[in-house]
Amino acid sequence: MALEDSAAKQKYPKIDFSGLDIASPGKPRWEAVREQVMEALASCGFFEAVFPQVTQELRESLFGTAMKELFALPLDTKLRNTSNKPFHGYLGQIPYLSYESLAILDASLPQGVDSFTSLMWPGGNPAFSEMVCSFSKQVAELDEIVRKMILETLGAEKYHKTLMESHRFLLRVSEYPAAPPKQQQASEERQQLGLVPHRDKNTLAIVCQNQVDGLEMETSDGGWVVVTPSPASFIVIAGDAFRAWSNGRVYSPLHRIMVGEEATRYSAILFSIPEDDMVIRAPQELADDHHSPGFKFKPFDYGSYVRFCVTEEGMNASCQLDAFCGVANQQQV
Ligand SMILES: O=C(O)CCC(=O)C(=O)O
Ligand SMILES: [Fe+2]
Repeated sequence: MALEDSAAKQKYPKIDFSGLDIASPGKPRWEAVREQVMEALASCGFFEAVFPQVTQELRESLFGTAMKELFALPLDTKLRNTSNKPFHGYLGQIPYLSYESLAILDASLPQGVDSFTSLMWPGGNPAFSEMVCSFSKQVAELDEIVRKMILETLGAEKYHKTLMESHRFLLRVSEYPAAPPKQQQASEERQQLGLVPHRDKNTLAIVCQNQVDGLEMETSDGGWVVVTPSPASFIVIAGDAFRAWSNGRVYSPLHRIMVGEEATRYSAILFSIPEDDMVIRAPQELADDHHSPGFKFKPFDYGSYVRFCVTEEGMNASCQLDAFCGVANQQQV
């Protein structure tokens, strides 16, 4: 099959979700896909999801019109996208990064998108709001399918609804301008860093791009693999909150963005983010019988973890989650 052939060449899992929705549990295909999802998130923490349920038309209007219009706004306007929480507002103007990004909280709810839109366009921009909201809602369905599949596999599906209720969706839209041409250099040197290597702190991230590659994932031997999603695909990445909640059954991979000199890259990433006061604690069902005390991480509230990540100690940690709450670590939380 074509999907399997290209997956073999890609060196990372590619999973076909076509035709599946959140009402599909129990169908034979749901179970087959669920097995692949668990295997992918356990082994490398990410996979390519073929999800044509989000139409090509919607993707084209997002990347072809809306994002260009948004990033063309004056810097002063974009800087209105602020928040008292880390990673919830404008990011950019960092000298060594070819990167600018805006955050839309509650992007799958009309009032969430509207409050962002009215900051950017005080006169209103209903076309932008409708498009972003409908895109986020459709991608949120993939997020829910993946989370439900993982919980089912872990025998922890009774927590699914409560977990969904204690998360919010944030859509981060990012522009990575093409690197200035440097013809004399080898191709790797013609790339510029778009985003430094990091692990996502939240539960899941679902990345959609404008067919300009640049997302790279760390491989088991410490190298990088460039992900090259098809036009109907998304990249699903697990974050630290999911790693901790699943008692390490799900892995949260290191990734970065490299920018080439051919074209500007745009991405839209839907993050599922625990509420700040949510206590991330793996359920008893996931205790590890073979090792005492059975849990790899001490329980913590999500907001404290994110605040730790932006301290000097957090920024210097090779693995922030282990440093903050790994049971082998003596730090008090
Ligand atoms: O732009 C992307 O493709 C992903 C960026 C990313 O990793 C992030 O914003 O956390
Ligand atoms: Fe990320």
